[in-house]
Amino acid sequence: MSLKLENLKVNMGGNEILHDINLDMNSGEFISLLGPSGCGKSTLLKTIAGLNDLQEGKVILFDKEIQDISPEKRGAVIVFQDLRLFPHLSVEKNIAFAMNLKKINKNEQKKVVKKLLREVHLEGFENRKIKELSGGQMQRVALARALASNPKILLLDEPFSGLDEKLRIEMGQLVKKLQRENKITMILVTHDKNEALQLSDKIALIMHGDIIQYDNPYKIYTSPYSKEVANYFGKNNYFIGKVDNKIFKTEHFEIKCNKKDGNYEAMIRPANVIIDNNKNDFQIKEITYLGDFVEITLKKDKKEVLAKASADLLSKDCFKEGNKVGIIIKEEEITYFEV
Ligand SMILES: Nc1ncnc2c1ncn2[C@@H]1O[C@H](COP(=O)(O)OP(=O)(O)OP(=O)(O)O)[C@@H](O)[C@H]1O
Repeated sequence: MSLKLENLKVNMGGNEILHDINLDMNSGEFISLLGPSGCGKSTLLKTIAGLNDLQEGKVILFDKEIQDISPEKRGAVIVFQDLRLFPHLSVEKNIAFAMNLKKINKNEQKKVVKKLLREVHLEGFENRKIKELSGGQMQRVALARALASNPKILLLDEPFSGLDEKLRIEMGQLVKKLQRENKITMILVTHDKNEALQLSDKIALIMHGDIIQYDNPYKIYTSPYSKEVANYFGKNNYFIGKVDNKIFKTEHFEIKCNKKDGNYEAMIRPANVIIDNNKNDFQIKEITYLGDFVEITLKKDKKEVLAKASADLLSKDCFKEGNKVGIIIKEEEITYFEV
């Protein structure tokens, strides 16, 4: 275990911001703290780094309790959104800053800077001033500087959020590559669900100061514990109904199901609603073009169902607003919540 958080409670400005946080992380894992604005992601990251006081609980890093240790002695390095580089210093001096403080010999420093610049694809940038760099290049320098201090855990507080989408994806991939190759234990704060799904070994979804689910990306997406978790990852369809002798019955369909008898709400993601041209019980109310995909709002009586399909469907003549189609839902694609 590399990081263990036990019953963390954190107050800020007189309010309890984190309520009872527990989290276990293995060495070399990449975890994302995901959640809406204000849920407490940055507060949790800063608490791990020692930049916030905690009211209760323990922060254990590689079997050592660190909650009472000063930030610079914890072995945790944090990269903030605003990067906090030294603008008047060269790239080399920025990256070597921590090594300089530790009085590491200059030749060794140069070697490490060169290696890190190669890793972040900024070879030859040693003598550039920070203010002569683009936003993406500054991010790379900030990353190299953080890695230069050889942290036990690297904490990233939305460092890519100021970048355009293409650069953001590139930076995410670079970080993931460095993390894997060097087996760095890393926590990323993000409110971008796609970034979290693509990069993480595990995602801790935080809402209102609690971790409401902690799982690998596939599990958190396909087996959400609650509607709150399911809805965080996108729009969904819900059907209230009853399971009776292994059949789930709603006003709109019946389907085999292995739940015990009782009342449930079935959740079906739009991508799992398949359009069936051989049926005609739903009317196509609206088609929204999204590039590779289309979102289709279907209507039957008062019930609306959202489907997401490949934009290829648009080439079919029958696929027009006002026309009638059916839907196919697969048993294994349904998530049931007890009601
Ligand atoms: N220094 C502070 N004093 C008082 N309240 C604070 C302080 N820092 C943060 N908070 C409050 O704590 C809550 C959580 O803030 P935090 O920055 O951790 O959220 P976040 O999930 O990282 O949000 P965002 O995605 O917008 O950065 C917010 O309600 C915020 O107003």
